[in-house]
Amino acid sequence: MAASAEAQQQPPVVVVDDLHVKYQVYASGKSAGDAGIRGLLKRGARGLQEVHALKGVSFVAHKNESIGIIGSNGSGKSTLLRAITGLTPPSSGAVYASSRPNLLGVGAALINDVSGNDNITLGCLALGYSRDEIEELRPKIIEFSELQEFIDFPMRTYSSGMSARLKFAIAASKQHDILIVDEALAVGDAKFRARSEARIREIRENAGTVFLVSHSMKSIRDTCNRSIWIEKGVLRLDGPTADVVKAYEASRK
Ligand SMILES: Nc1ncnc2c1ncn2[C@@H]1O[C@H](COP(=O)(O)OP(=O)(O)OP(=O)(O)O)[C@@H](O)[C@H]1O
Repeated sequence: MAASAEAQQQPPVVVVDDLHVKYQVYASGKSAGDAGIRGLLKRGARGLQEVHALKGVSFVAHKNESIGIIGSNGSGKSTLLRAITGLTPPSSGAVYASSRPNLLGVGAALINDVSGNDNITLGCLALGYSRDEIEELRPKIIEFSELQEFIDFPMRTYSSGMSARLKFAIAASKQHDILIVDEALAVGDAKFRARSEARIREIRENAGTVFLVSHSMKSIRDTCNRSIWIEKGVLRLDGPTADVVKAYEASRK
């Protein structure tokens, strides 16, 4: 099923063309990246096995679309997102993007032992803001995170929901052309979730394209106008969210 005619009039921003991703895994279950495992097993490793995580996925994403990626555990959703951002190389096929897709998250740049406020500086520097831009954005980020009373405390004193809110507030301060969100909305309380969904809609309205992986069909329905259902590495259905979610839910009964 094709995406809506209205969306197709917009220019394409991401083209996924017959994408295959294969992982090499040891038969023992360890990833091939675990060097030395062979030496630890006296009778020797039982050789490499291949996990064919994506099997020829193709679609075109247009400007202004917000695309939900759904499917059961291990179906290949995160692999697809990582391939779009360039973190995971295709074993064949290709991903073309009109600008660099950003994975929502500044987690790697943040430090637990410094305050929320100093982490705003670190996260914003990682996103490429100048010092002046950071000072202009700081009050908005603090307000969005709702951490006013805690902003001078070290981040290690935050609950996981609080640090997730700070990370989301920093990352969402930027207008991304292509924004990729992996389950980010599953964190935080209902009120914060509603506000982060609203911010994603805003990013989309300002000409961004959003990909959202989530197991929450409510988040997908509230945020995405189009959805792609992946099952066992194969694209099962692509179309308006209402239709795709309905078919996915029916298959799980
Ligand atoms: N780094 C890796 N090394 C080996 N196999 C991997 C790796 N990452 C994912 N896989 C395998 O690829 C397949 C797809 O995994 P992926 O994480 O993309 O699924 P998912 O749909 O995001 O799952 P979930 O909903 O559980 O998060 C699974 O069989 C998984 O075991």
